[in-house]
Amino acid sequence: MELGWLLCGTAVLLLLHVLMELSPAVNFALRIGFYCVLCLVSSALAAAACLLVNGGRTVKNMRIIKAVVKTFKYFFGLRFEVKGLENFEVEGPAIIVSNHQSILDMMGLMEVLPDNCVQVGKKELMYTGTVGLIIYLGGVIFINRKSTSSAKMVMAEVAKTMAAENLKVWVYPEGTRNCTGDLLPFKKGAFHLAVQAQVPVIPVVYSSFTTFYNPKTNLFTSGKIKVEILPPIETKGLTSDDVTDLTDRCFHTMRETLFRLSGRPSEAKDSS
Ligand SMILES: CCCCCCCCCCCCCCCCC(=O)SCCNC(=O)CCNC(=O)[C@H](O)C(C)(C)COP(=O)(O)OP(=O)(O)OC[C@H]1O[C@@H](n2cnc3c(N)ncnc32)[C@H](O)[C@@H]1OP(=O)(O)O
Ligand SMILES: CCCCCCCC/C=C\CCCCCCCC(=O)OC[C@@H](O)COP(=O)(O)O
Repeated sequence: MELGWLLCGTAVLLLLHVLMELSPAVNFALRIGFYCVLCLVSSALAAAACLLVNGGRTVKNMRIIKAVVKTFKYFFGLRFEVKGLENFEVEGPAIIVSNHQSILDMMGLMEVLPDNCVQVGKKELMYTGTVGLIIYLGGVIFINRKSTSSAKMVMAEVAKTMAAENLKVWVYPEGTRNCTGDLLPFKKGAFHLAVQAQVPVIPVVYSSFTTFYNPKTNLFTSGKIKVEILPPIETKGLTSDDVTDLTDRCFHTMRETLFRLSGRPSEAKDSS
């Protein structure tokens, strides 16, 4: 009986292996499927640990989530080369902005996440089962992207509590995933938040995933991701009138860095 199960299991694994070798679509679906299952299962286990250790929703849970997610890269043959971690060592709160390419970004996020840092996420993430639960427990700030006024209200509230709770807030200013090797125009919420709270903006740039990950061509192999944490941009004394300039400055700095890290010739001056 046990031998039967063993043979059956081996046959299924062999079949999957052959299918993955033959078809990029099967390879992609299985690897992404495995990533989702890994996230769902790890989230359930991590949620139990968070509740036992910290009792509920708190940024302290991010330490547990980070420890778990940092192991994921080994399953997918991903390597991170990180530079500039010292730039996170600012006194007090800050806004961290980074490029957002894929659901795989959570691995890169957790690779460098500083203490006391929460992310801004779309409210739909709350409804992703155990992943939603762990994101809630980690203290993620949920916004409704379909309602600018309610998103602005949430951001204004965050600006007030950041100093009191010594929080860093991680925002993806593109507002959505974009895996083209370039940046989408930045939304201004993160920069309004930085100016309202008078805290620095720290840009973080991840090199393009396009050499090892492309959902359009079903590409998902192992690969190296370069991460650079850039020097903080000060906002002391800036007012809401300066937000557009601040957004543009940050966008151009990050775009040039993205191209440099991805080995792509800089076009930042020609098209914006
Ligand atoms: C253990 C295992 C675990 C496994 C799982 C791992 C889990 C790990 C946990 C980590 C979770 C991470 C979660 C990541 C989530 C990622 C996302 O969800 S990304 C998508 C959501 N995020 C964002 O959208 C953020 C970026 N967007 C913005 O900042 C936007 O500006 C906005 C606040 C959402 C508003 O957007 P929109 O309505 O499109 O408006 P804009 O074009 O930006 O602005 C319109 C107008 O309003 C002005 N304005 C904007 N914000 C403000 C403000 N705060 N105060 C005042 N005015 C504001 C802006 O200037 C524009 O006016 P203008 O005249 O054109 O200038
Ligand atoms: C009972 C419900 C079950 C639902 C099952 C859902 C399965 C989801 C499982 C695993 C997914 C792991 C995701 C990790 C967190 C990813 C956060 C993220 O990257 O969100 C995307 C968001 O930034 C931008 O969204 P869009 O590009 O605008 O779209």
